[in-house]
Amino acid sequence: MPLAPSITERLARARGDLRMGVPVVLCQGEEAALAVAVEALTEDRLADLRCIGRPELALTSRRAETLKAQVYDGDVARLAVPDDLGVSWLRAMADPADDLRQPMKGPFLCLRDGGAALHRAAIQIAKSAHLLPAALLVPVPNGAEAATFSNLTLIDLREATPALAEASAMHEIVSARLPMVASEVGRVHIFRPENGAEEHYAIEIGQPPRDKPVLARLHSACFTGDVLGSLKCDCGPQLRAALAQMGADGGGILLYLNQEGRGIGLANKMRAYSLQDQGFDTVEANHRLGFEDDERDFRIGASILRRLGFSSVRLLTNNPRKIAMMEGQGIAVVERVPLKVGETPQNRAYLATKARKSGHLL
Ligand SMILES: Nc1nc2c(ncn2[C@@H]2O[C@H](COP(=O)(O)OP(=O)(O)OP(=O)(O)O)[C@@H](O)[C@H]2O)c(=O)[nH]1
Ligand SMILES: [Zn+2]
Repeated sequence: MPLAPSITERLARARGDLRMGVPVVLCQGEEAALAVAVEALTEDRLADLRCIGRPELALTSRRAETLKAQVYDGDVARLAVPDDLGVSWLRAMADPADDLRQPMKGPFLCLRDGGAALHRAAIQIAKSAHLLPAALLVPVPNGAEAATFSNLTLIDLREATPALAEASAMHEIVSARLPMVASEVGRVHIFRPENGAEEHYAIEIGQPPRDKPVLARLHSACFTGDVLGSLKCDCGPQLRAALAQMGADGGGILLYLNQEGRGIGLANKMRAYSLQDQGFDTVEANHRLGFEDDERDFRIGASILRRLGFSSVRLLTNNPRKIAMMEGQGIAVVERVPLKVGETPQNRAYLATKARKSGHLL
């Protein structure tokens, strides 16, 4: 059909739909279901969905672990939704904010018949839309989806699964000169991924030659640390120290990757901060929300470096995973340059947790 959107375009649309509380249609072979993000669900929409079929709640196994719900599908749990419970119950299942005050009491009816592919895909799209990783699915009769729900975004997993797994191509949109405190010779490059997700920035300090290892930093966005001067993390001081070191060295490249909150988005990071105020550490907070400790896709940084013509780096980091990921993506890390700045009484425990649980080098 002319002008028919591609699977990548439909996935971008699906992310917007889920954020707006609009259901999307997921299908694979014989199975089809309407899926909606729990976070954006309204009572009216839930009532409409109940007229179509019996809703099932999809959660990650991380969230299920906190709720003590049985998981039969590896990384995904499927739960029946009792007829007499509505949006507030679903929200409380998805969002751990009140877990301590009002523990969610089972036993839950955890589903084991049928497959979990549609549930897994719904969670994956919700995560990429930076929503809580929880979705409500209503199975619909096989074949009904195309005709009956033609006004909704249709995602066929045969196409979507590879599209979701592959790294999106990056295009440089524009670059412009920017004199900075760190170096008067500076340039900002804006990269836009083909999949409609966030743009990322590369900040070139000086004019580093492409045929030698470049002093490089992969910095993940931290609104609270970079902009507000949060004392809970070391991101702001690390950002400024990396730029200063590149200025002093006569050149470097800093990637400012919009992977806020280690890839979960700012709203979810603030949810994690609330949990940290309840006594959970940075890793436990992510898990209680249903996320892994680190949801970043480090292929993005490697792809931008390649686009800029760099293949070998002296990497400013304390995170061994970043080194492994760069090497795995064909960027040679000839040296790790430690970046130890900005320890405060408020972030000491956070840094210790990263060292103990996430393997960061002290
Ligand atoms: N989810 C979550 N994200 C956090 C928390 N504190 C900081 N962040 C995010 O963590 C990311 C910081 O990552 P980086 O500065 O790349 O740090 P790193 O992976 O520890 O590696 P290096 O700094 O290179 O050693 C930013 O996206 C922050 O927003 C937290 O408690 N929870
Ligand atoms: Zn930070």
